[in-house]
Amino acid sequence: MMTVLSMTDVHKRYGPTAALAGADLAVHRGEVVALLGPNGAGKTTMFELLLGLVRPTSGRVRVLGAAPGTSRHRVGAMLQSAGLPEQVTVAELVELVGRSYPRPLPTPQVLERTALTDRARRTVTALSGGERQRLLLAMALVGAPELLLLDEPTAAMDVASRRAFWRLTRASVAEGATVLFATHDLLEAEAVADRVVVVARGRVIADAPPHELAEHDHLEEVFLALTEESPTVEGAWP
Ligand SMILES: Nc1ncnc2c1ncn2[C@@H]1O[C@H](COP(=O)(O)OP(=O)(O)OP(=O)(O)O)[C@@H](O)[C@H]1O
Repeated sequence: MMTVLSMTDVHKRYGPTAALAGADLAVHRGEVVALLGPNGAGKTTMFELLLGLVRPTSGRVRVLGAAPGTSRHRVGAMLQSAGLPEQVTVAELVELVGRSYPRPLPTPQVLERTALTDRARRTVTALSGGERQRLLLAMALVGAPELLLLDEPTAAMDVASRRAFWRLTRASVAEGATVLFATHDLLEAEAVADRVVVVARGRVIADAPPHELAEHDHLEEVFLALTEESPTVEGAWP
């Protein structure tokens, strides 16, 4: 089993705030892993560390066998904070991002896959929230990456777009990609993830296939019980 990314006892402090406080995580090739956790749990910080945008205060982070940020052409990402140039068209932007990868997919193919073909000549300002998310996905996919890091990728999407999104992401997985994504939607995590990782207070407090986590209860009950201010649940899961 090839480890695509790993975090070992990772701490990240911002002054008095511990965004991560001893996070451990390993994701293997071909897995689709959901990161769940309450607001402020540390999920976005994990993505920023994995992309090499911030450095850990302590601990070890590896991505595709190297330090984060060094294999950028093999990683595709969707970040919540992603700013987009407003006066550029959808097609231009996807083309531009593709050029920074060694073997990009043809832009028309990516637009087709993300249902953006008829929006190709629109500028970013003229897109709806869901279309903007699809554009971010197109930008994440155009480089045919081995690893997709997706921070709340379906947040602004309607039901049909969500389904299309996951069909597409699954197709990338079938071609060998690995996916780590954050979501607040427990049903989504249950439906699409091979493994659910629950983060709270900067640590991973549960890590199991969704059916194991929710064996006896509804996943929402398990999630609330785990993420409550109780340290005793630690170690309760493999
Ligand atoms: N640049 C920063 N400066 C100071 N504090 C930060 C910074 N980035 C994150 N934090 C803090 O670190 C903690 C973890 O934040 P993070 O954004 O990783 O959480 P999250 O799990 O992604 O939350 P959400 O579900 O709300 O997106 C929070 O308390 C946050 O306020």
